[in-house]
Amino acid sequence: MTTPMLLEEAQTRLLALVEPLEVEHVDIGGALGRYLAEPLFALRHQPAADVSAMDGYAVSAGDVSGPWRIIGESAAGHPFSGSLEAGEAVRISTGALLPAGSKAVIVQEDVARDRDHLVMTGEAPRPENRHVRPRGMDFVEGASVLPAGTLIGPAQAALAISAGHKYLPVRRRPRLAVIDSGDELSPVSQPCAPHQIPASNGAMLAALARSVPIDVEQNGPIPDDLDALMTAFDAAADADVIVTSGGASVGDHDLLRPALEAWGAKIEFWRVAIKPGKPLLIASRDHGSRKQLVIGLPGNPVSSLVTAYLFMLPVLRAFLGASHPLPRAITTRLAEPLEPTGARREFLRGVWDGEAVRPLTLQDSGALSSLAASNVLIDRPAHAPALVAGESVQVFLLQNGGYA
Ligand SMILES: Nc1nc2c(c(=O)[nH]1)N[C@H]1C(S)=C(S)[C@@H](COP(=O)(O)OP(=O)(O)OC[C@H]3O[C@@H](n4cnc5c(N)ncnc54)[C@H](O)[C@@H]3O)O[C@H]1N2
Ligand code: MOO
Repeated sequence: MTTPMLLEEAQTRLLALVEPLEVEHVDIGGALGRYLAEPLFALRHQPAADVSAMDGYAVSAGDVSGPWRIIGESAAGHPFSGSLEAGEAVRISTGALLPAGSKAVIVQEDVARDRDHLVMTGEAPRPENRHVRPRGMDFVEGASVLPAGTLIGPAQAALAISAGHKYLPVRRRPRLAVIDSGDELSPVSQPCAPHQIPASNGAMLAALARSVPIDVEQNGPIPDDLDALMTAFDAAADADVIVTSGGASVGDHDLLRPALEAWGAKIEFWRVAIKPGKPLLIASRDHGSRKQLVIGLPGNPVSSLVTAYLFMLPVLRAFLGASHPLPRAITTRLAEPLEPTGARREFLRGVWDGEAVRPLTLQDSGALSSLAASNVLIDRPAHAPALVAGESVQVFLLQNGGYA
């Protein structure tokens, strides 16, 4: 039997098998959660002209101490059409165009107005307090505003709209098939006998996958039977990624590997030196001009979730063209001590309160209660010494698919 692979090597080898999916142009709302397939260039200046950053009075360039005569108004969306001479001011609102001849705005708190007469009551504005947003302050036409591979979230969507875009180039949504298998599994809709357990992994994995924009089909539970598994693979033949749960280990009824081989898939690698999650299996199959990937997750529920987090989500992000598909850890400190680790890198369930992380007591890879109570995975290297409270550890945030 081969030695389990290090996590980094397994992730690198898996991601090297991914070819980003075809590019499509979709409206900006439909691009949310996907990644830009090409760099985005501004189609306009922002702001398109000098505008006021405050409510107050626009005054002429060389005359920032007053007094002034108010000759009109520039409101947001309704610019003043004339130009300013020395001694003249225009009432101006935040976001309104600066009139011709003006280079500064006096905030209204610093002046006193009597009909069309205006006098300074505060300090004359220093140059840095002119309260003007110059043309092109945010970006200029033709500038690259977002690089390829950027995740489109609320701010990126707003920037794209501001830059004059209606559609964005993104990769099509990956098609994911989730298959869980095992004779002991009872379907969610049916009563569960004592020799059975409810098939919870399929729903859990589909839910985790939905933190990325994908189309997901769930099939199972499938019995421990070669033909039944191959029929399930056939039903998923058009998926970009097939994720299975269970049957990945060494037991007599662990049929994933033979079923994949019989189906014509190539086993890329098997077993990774992580706890939980050791029996992870990766396979590929040529499907037309594309490579279809199979990620065989271990059946233990926590092992399934941890390996889906470390392998399935990065693969989905890579299919979508993410520049950084792997999850990123943050550093925090321990609220309680930790035991030394063994030969496998460990991912412990913990609760992080923003200041410190508390490892949960029950760390069995079948324990959904502590998985559901956790919000982070504490990353412990292999052969690491015991740690005392207060020492630094790396944690991966679990909510919303984590931070990638
Ligand atoms: N002799 C050895 N035995 C085991 C090894 C090993 O190296 N040598 N590895 C262990 C490790 S580590 C894991 S993890 C498990 C994973 O094995 P499988 O992927 O073959 O998973 P199953 O045996 O099918 O199931 C394990 C466990 O999880 C429950 N399960 C499975 N599917 C679901 C589901 N859809 N929903 C909820 N729960 C599920 C299943 O009932 C079992 O209790 O192997 C160890 N054994
Ligand atoms: O390493 Mo297995 O994945 O115990 O749970």
